[in-house]
Amino acid sequence: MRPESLSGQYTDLKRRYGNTYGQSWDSAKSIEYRPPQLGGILSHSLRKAEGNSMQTIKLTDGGILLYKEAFIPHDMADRYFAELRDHSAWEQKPGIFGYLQPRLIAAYGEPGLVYRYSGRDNVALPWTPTLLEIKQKIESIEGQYNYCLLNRYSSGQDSMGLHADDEPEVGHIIGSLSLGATRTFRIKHNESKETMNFPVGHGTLIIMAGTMQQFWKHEIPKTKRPVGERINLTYRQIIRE
Ligand SMILES: O=C(O)CCC(=O)C(=O)O
Ligand SMILES: [Fe+2]
Repeated sequence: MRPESLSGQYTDLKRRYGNTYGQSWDSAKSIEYRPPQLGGILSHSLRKAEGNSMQTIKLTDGGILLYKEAFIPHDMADRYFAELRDHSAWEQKPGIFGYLQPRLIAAYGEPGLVYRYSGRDNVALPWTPTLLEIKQKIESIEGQYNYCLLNRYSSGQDSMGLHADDEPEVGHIIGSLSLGATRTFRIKHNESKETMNFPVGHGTLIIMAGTMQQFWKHEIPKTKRPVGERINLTYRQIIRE
């Protein structure tokens, strides 16, 4: 539920930008909306996403965020969650300053693909049938992917710090599916610090597109709420060197 204090602002946003904003998110600051420079690919994405009843959030400076709270039906999400939890090659890896990352990861994709982030190489293991099935479902909405990074957050103390997936070898469309406990996906504009929170629950799909990685960062903050385990899959297109 949106906090009451935001409802005036929300009404104002709706009046200004119409119904592209759903009620599943809230905005901590007012939004300075400037029309993005929509190229062919983007306007195509938006039409396709709207046809699939994804919420389309047009962000400042040309970022696009597509959102659907229950993209994967509950029973299917249960199956995916159990399968990925029990059969993925989970590892805890060091981050930039040598500390272990506060979550587990696994990486799958086309043979030989390597995605380097935070100074570490993440070599893809071969696709599994489940990961390919999910990939197809996301590609039917938007994007083409050859790599999937899985993150597993075992409690509210596991998290992912504010970052952008802006490495030169990664495509600008990233499909992100959440399974398990509901957490907050928070985005923040690099300059204005404008912030939005999206609840990401069992079966929620977010697609980040447009210039989002250039002008915005995102994070999964820690929470003191007692939350269960969550698995997130980010599908990406890695350009081979
Ligand atoms: O867990 C999430 O929803 C975010 C994952 C993420 O941002 C990433 O893997 O780059
Ligand atoms: Fe990310």
